Amino acid sequence: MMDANTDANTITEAPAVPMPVPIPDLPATDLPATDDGRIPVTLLTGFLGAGKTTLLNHLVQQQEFAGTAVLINEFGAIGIDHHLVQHVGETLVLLESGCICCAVRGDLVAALKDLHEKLSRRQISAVRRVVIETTGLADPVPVVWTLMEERFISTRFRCDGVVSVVDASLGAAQLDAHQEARRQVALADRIVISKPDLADRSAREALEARLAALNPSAPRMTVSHGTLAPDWVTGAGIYAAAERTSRFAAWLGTEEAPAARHDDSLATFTLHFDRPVPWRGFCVALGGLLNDHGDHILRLKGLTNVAGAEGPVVVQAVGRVAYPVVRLPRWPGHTGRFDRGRFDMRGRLVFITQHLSQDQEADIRQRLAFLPDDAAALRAAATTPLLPTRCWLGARMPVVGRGGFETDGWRIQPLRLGAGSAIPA
Ligand SMILES: Nc1nc2c(ncn2[C@@H]2O[C@H](COP(=O)(O)OP(=O)(O)OP(=O)(O)O)[C@@H](O)[C@H]2O)c(=O)[nH]1
Repeated sequence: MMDANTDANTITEAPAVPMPVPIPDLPATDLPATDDGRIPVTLLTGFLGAGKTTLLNHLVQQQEFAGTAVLINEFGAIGIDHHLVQHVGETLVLLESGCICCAVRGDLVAALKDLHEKLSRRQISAVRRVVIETTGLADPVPVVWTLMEERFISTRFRCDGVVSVVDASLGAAQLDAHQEARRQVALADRIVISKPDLADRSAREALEARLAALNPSAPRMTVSHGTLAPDWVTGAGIYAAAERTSRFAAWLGTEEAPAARHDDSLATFTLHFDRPVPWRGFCVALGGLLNDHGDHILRLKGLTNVAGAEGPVVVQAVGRVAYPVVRLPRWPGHTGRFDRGRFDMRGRLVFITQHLSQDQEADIRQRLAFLPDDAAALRAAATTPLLPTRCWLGARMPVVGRGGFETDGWRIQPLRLGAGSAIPA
């Protein structure tokens, strides 16, 4: 049985100070980023789970994105996405705990000022571009407004465009249900349609029509697993200085910086697991939860400490859809054999929910606090054919046996053959 220490968090909580990730000691240079000297900023937006981090991960590994500073904002209490970005240019700042369009907007300004200061002092090498990945619930309007209207920022950075990622299979329903999703599309300069493999042709065509109606001027590109040509997202540049305010004032219907408001029904909470979990029990419990409460779970993501595994296992789900797990070679902060224990190896699961009742949340906490062992989980899985996490069960993962020993993928159990012998349960 496992204990899940819980730590509730809602969107009304005060934002945390941004956590700068250590910046490598690289030589400073004087290369100008753009013609007018201002550094272009790409705003990467899109609804929860649309595929923003996947796209970012691909882009920052391209030569064209060398010298890119990445700012990631997450809505849950614990940032996960920044652990998934394999190779960022030189600087990565996590704007944690809150949504960039409301609570964290001041932190965004502070982070960009900090970046500029480090550049001026030549503490970091030239930054040619900034990419801001917003939370899936962010309204991009106030963020773009901040980039364009905050005096210090707008004289040093320029908004190079809003790229909005839309999920080919879930996008239409998200556009129907969430104002934020519609605003992300409506404001986009480029629309990336992700996960074409998960939608059939008619669904893709219906989504295209919907996107065209919401934003007829933005070019659209369908992309598998984020493999987009970098030049397609750069230089969207519709926000030329001359037209910026009038364009926005018209769109917003006001000259004032807009206050972003989320639906009160949205909430987030995080569960911590103090001890490693039995993988199969964890899969079956989470699959059951997605089955029962998936309508209210907008997004689920986490790092899991699996019994017997060296590094963490990344789990993700959007609604009832569980995505294939990813095994990371080591825990964030773990740099070598000898620092074991000096970094946080607790499992953490972040839920972003809508209209989830207190009883339902309590049910989630309860079921994750008491996980079945591997053997019991496999028996349960056999009687639940539509388990959303079934694909997780196929992942090569250590098996924790009773009286046997652990191995990757196989359970080796000592068997005594002969009269009276029994196969252990
Ligand atoms: N099948 C399929 N899965 C994809 C594709 N692109 C991304 N995914 C998966 O979709 C899941 C969510 O992708 P992310 O990149 O984390 O989405 P996100 O928009 O950054 O998510 P949030 O930060 O939570 O809003 C991950 O498991 C990806 O591997 C694709 O083209 N096809």
